[in-house]
Amino acid sequence: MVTVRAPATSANLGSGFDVFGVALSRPADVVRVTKASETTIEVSGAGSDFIPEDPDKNTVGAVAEALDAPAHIEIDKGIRPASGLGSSAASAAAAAVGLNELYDRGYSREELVPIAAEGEAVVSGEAHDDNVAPAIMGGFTIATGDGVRKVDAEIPLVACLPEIVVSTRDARRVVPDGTSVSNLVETVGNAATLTTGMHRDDPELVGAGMHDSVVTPARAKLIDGYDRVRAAAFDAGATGVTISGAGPAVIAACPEQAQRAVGTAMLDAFENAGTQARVYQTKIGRGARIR
Ligand SMILES: Nc1ncnc2c1ncn2[C@@H]1O[C@H](COP(=O)(O)OP(=O)(O)OP(=O)(O)O)[C@@H](O)[C@H]1O
Ligand SMILES: N[C@@H](CCO)C(=O)O
Repeated sequence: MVTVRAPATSANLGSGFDVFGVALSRPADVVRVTKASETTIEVSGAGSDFIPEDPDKNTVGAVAEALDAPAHIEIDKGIRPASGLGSSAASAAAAAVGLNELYDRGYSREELVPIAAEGEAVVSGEAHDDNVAPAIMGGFTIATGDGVRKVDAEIPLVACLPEIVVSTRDARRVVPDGTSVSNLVETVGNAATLTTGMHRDDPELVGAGMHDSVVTPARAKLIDGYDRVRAAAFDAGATGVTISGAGPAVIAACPEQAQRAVGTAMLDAFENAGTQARVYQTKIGRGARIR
């Protein structure tokens, strides 16, 4: 039996749609895998009533199949599904690391990323790596068709999760088909600024690089109160604010001393918009860990 803790993640970070991701120090899923003749799944914890135990519909089922590693897989959800905090990816990442160990498959962490992404294809229709890469490898990751580059950055973050459900599948439907060259120029500048900020552990640069005029405005319409929450976070000292993954969670970068104020401001702004929410004071953290 192998037990693995895999972290929540925040993908995109505004300017890095389908490419950038960070591991969060909290919350996390815990997954236990035990060898079996066929794969069975048991789910408990946050939002477990909304997560299928059928191996064809759960992200971990696709991972077990890809690794040819049948197992009884127990998932203790610390990350609510359809949150924008990489809930489905955390389970897939934990299963990939756990089954690789259980069956002694010998894959490196980087090689496990596309295997875990098979799980993401089950729920969102496409195998994007931007959540599973940081969930497996930790830190700030740049996932492209060529593989994953990683920076071990130390940036304080605040994630605010409202009690609304936005599925990744629905949020991908509102992504525009194209954009202007001026938006492209802005996006390249912001993505480069953010990456430099990660190398320098600089929340100002990271925050400035989170701005995005292409995907985020289209998705903001799916999150009641988003504009107010964003403005409130900036007023309280955030250096950058955007939608986390496909939403509805909103993620802010800030200096450590502003974290508490930013969290309170985001919570209050969601409440004023009539939506209950919870806040995670977090930071960029480690990838999946075998316990
Ligand atoms: N192990 C799992 N954990 C969580 N959700 C799962 C799992 N397996 C299947 N699902 C399904 O995946 C969907 C949630 O995935 P989705 O990608 O929409 O949310 P998310 O992972 O929180 O968000 P994001 O990828 O934007 O960070 C739900 O329909 C849920 O039932
Ligand atoms: N890059 C993905 C992350 C969510 O799974 C998206 O924004 O659709």
